[in-house]
Amino acid sequence: MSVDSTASPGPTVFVLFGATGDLAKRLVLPSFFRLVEEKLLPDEWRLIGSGRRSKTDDEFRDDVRAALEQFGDLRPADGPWDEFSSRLRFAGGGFTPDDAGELLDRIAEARGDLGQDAQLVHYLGLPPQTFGEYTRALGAHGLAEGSRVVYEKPFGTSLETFRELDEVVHDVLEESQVFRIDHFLGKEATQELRALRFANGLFGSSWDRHHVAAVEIDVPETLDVADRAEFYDATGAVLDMLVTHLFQVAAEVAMDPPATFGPDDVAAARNDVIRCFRPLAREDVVRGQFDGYRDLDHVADDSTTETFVAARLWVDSDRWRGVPFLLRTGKRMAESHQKVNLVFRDPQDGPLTGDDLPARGNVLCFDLAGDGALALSMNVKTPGASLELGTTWTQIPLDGLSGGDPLPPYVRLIHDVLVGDRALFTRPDGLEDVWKVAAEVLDDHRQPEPYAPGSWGPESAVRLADPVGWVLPH
Ligand SMILES: NC(=O)C1=CN([C@@H]2O[C@H](COP(=O)(O)OP(=O)(O)OC[C@H]3O[C@@H](n4cnc5c(N)ncnc54)[C@H](OP(=O)(O)O)[C@@H]3O)[C@@H](O)[C@H]2O)C=CC1
Ligand SMILES: O=C1O[C@H](COP(=O)(O)O)[C@@H](O)[C@H](O)[C@H]1O
Repeated sequence: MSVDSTASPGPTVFVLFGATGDLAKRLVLPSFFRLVEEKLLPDEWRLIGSGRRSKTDDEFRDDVRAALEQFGDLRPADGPWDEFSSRLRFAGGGFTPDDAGELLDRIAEARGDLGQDAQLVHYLGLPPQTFGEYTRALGAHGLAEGSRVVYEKPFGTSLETFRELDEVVHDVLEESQVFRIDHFLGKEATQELRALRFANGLFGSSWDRHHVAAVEIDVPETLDVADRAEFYDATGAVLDMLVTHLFQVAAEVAMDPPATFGPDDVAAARNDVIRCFRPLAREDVVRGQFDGYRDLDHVADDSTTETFVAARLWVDSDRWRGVPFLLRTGKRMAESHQKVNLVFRDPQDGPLTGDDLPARGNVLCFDLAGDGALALSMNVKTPGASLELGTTWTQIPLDGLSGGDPLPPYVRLIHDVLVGDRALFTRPDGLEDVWKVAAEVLDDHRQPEPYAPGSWGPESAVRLADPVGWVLPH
């Protein structure tokens, strides 16, 4: 099915479950403000924040304003704050299958204002363990029919809980109503990856094990978890980042060419290659925990939650057999970046091989952070009389391209939900395989290896990348 993503959506009531949470403040609410600024919301809309405690609409507006001040690229004073805030409502009292709290009344009011046929969009910005219960509640209170429902990640926390959740979701909703978000798929540079590969013979013809020595997906963060320690301690880096964002990006890199760029073909290509991911063995994974993590409030003194993970993933497809996909992420690390590196093999014959060449000298890098960027490193002759080789990088910022002003991923994806475009959302068949690949690691509750805050993680994670090694910051 193709969707016109420039079409203007009709009147919409957007219910944000978890509206008091970290995700809402950091990403969802600022994205709504940007959508208003970009004139990408329907003419008529309401956003109803939902939470377990009571709050007046004005208190909610104050909280939203504070969140935009703290996290938004666009400050309330510099944007359409009055128009935006007049559309905000709050429904307290929680939402369970037995008790809808204030939500039904608030939706009825909004429909009274916008029309009874206003589109309902529910956004579950909640801890993943609660998705099943909130889905049942949507069904029990008659809020599922005709609606669209956005699920944050992770969709499930193991193969078993994924299957249970999938069953509940499909009891209550048609698959076409479901939008499982993974915002790394919505990043501009993730989409640029496809364009660069399929629109340029130079790269498309080199996208395989004959030309690539390793693929690295490297997302270290300096960020702490102190302000969301309760959520984080129940989640950990494997669920929070590895089996979600990093696996989906790995699938984008590793997929065989889809028949078309239509949503079904791209999703099928991603799912086909995830089926080729070899289940991660313990020796291919390093779990780490930064020193001091267990001293945080809301973290158990004997917590075995990992704040760092590095994995060597093998993709057993004809295209990638034998090429390590090195995935790494963690909190309180030496620096923050979000890079996908294709490290090209050294020339196999000719006058310059192996020891003559700088290590990791020929790399194609997609920088997924911010507006996104591409970079390419090459071995070149350094100026002078003798043939000395050095490595040089060239950078192409994506916001510098003609017409460039990339939408941040949450802005882009929320707009896709409003217009019904599911191309950049995950599907259950691919996720079933993700949980199978991760099963052994998810079952590993041994004490993670310690690492110093501000470092690159445990030493054994550096060795995991041998012999290619991690591409260094450039
Ligand atoms: N934070 C981030 O940067 C990102 C988060 N995500 C995903 O977004 C989702 C929400 O994450 P985040 O906002 O960080 O989490 P929070 O811990 O901040 O929780 C969000 C909100 O959920 C509400 N809630 C409702 N029911 C429960 C319950 N039974 N137990 C605990 N809280 C409940 C709480 O609101 P109240 O008390 O008002 O009911 C809480 O404020 C997760 O699935 C996460 O993976 C994805 C990308 C980035
Ligand atoms: O989903 C998540 O992503 C963020 C990092 O993504 P960003 O693109 O918004 O920087 C990560 O910090 C968080 O722990 C995780 O839940």
